[in-house]
Amino acid sequence: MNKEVGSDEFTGRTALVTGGGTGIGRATARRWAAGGGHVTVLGRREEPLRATVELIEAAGGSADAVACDVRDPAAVETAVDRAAERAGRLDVLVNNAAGNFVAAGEDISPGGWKAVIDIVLNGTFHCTRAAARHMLDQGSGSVLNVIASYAWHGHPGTAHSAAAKAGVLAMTRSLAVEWAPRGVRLNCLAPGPTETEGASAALWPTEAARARVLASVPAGRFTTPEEVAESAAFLISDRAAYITGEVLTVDGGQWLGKSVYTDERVRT
Ligand SMILES: CCCCCCC/C=C/C(=O)SCCNC(=O)CCNC(=O)[C@H](O)C(C)(C)COP(=O)(O)OP(=O)(O)OC[C@H]1O[C@@H](n2cnc3c(N)ncnc32)[C@H](O)[C@@H]1OP(=O)(O)O
Ligand SMILES: NC(=O)C1=CN([C@@H]2O[C@H](COP(=O)(O)OP(=O)(O)OC[C@H]3O[C@@H](n4cnc5c(N)ncnc54)[C@H](OP(=O)(O)O)[C@@H]3O)[C@@H](O)[C@H]2O)C=CC1
Repeated sequence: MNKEVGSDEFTGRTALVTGGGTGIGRATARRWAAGGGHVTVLGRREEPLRATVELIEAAGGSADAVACDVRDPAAVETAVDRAAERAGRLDVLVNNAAGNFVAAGEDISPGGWKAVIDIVLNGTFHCTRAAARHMLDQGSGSVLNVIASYAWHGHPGTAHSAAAKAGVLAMTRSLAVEWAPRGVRLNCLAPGPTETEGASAALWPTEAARARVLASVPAGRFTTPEEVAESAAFLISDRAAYITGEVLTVDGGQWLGKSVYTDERVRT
């Protein structure tokens, strides 16, 4: 077992990570498994899911995979029930699956709008509803929804994704209050620009685009899936037991914006 980041804090517990075959989802699944927990990774393509499972097992962890499209509520219910039944319980759900592309508002087709809203907002609801039925029965559970800061400040070029993430944030806060008396917490994590294949292809496909994104981050660097996963691990752990309905932003100060002044002591 890889003990360098792990402890045994997730031993005996089970998590489901959507979009667990790539990027932030894969790193979060690996972090959970390094803490001793069992993880099921879910996504549409079997090959990347299998690769995540192999990485976890090679490090001595425990994982399995289920192929499923989060837009299909019946398939989601079957997949979530399978994950819960295999482990006898479901402690954590990480809603990380997403779809995105850059387009001017007037160029987003109805089908493009629907695809992103269906994956991000409706898919998150389907997974949350299916998982919560197990968690509410158990009287405990933690749901982490991966959003983006444009859920509250908006973002030209990704109106569909911003609208969907805003919906996820409102849903998180609503259900956090509804389910707090029954032991189920829900929080959001808002990463900043993170080097993943999916985001690079969808959002900064050229060197020039990448440089513009980088220039918007006061910390002066992209983050990594592993760094984001460390914050995810905190929010889903018992160390965050009194935190619900919150958003943790992990973006190197990006959404706060950069200084407009030229004095070198305050210039960013
Ligand atoms: C700049 C700094 C910002 C930092 C914050 C960033 C915050 C968020 C980041 C992310 O979310 S990164 C995650 C990125 N990962 C992915 O997007 C991976 C998964 N992506 C997909 O599955 C696809 O891209 C998808 C389009 C979202 C969905 O795939 P699906 O197979 O269901 O769709 P299609 O059948 O291919 O198309 C449906 C619909 O969408 C239209 N469309 C697809 N791509 C584009 C595009 N590039 N531009 C315009 N329109 C597009 C497509 O034409 C279809 O519409 P209709 O033709 O049917 O109307
Ligand atoms: N990278 C970044 O800069 C940022 C990312 N985020 C958020 O972080 C999360 C992870 O992003 P990132 O790792 O970069 O992106 P990836 O593209 O690597 O991950 C997206 C994952 O979602 C899965 N997925 C997409 N559509 C579906 C679907 N319909 N059903 C099931 N699974 C699906 C994909 O697998 P498959 O295609 O096999 O289904 C893939 O594993 C997302 O929620 C994203 O919005 C937020 C801010 C910044």
